[in-house]
Amino acid sequence: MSRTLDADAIEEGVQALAKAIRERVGDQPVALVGIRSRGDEVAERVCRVLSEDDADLLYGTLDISLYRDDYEHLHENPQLQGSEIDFEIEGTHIILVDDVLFTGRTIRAALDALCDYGRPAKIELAVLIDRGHREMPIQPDYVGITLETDRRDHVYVSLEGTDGIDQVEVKTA
Ligand SMILES: O=P(O)(O)OC[C@H]1O[C@H](OP(=O)(O)OP(=O)(O)O)[C@H](O)[C@@H]1O
Ligand SMILES: O=c1cc[nH]c(=O)[nH]1
Repeated sequence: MSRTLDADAIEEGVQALAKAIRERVGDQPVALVGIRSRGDEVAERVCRVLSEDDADLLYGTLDISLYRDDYEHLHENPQLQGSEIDFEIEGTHIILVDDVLFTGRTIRAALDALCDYGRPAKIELAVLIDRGHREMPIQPDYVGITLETDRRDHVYVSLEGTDGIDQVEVKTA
């Protein structure tokens, strides 16, 4: 069995993220750092919405492959895309962005990867989808869509720029 969310639901999620960030951050400078893959595309979309208000924004991408705690994943997905952080991390307010938050292990790795660049003033977390079932004490500051799922379900996110289509499929085990 599976259920799907369409492009309109994804767009609503992106708009909800941008609205929540705008409300909390105001006109303070902030850097959105998207986790590859797909977190970068979500961050890009949120940046596009926020830049309509002339927000003081920086954008970067983070490849956390070498910081993961499951090395089998690297064998299955050996392509390293690399990180692109072309601004000073030291003292910067960073919002990490990912497509799905599940166990929290990706974010644990992202925090390690990011802190290798320096000491940010603050790091917050924005996710397009929170599907629950954390295995680490990590919670999002900004959520686009909250999905009730079973621990054994799989949430497949496809995004136009990465996969050619905007769609979320929740496959039950
Ligand atoms: O909270 P977690 O349990 O870490 O799960 C969330 C992560 O899982 C997915 O990435 P995945 O590991 O499938 O790699 P991908 O980015 O290469 O698709 C997704 O993009 C999140 O980054
Ligand atoms: O269901 C899941 C689990 C990990 N990562 C995803 O993107 N979906």
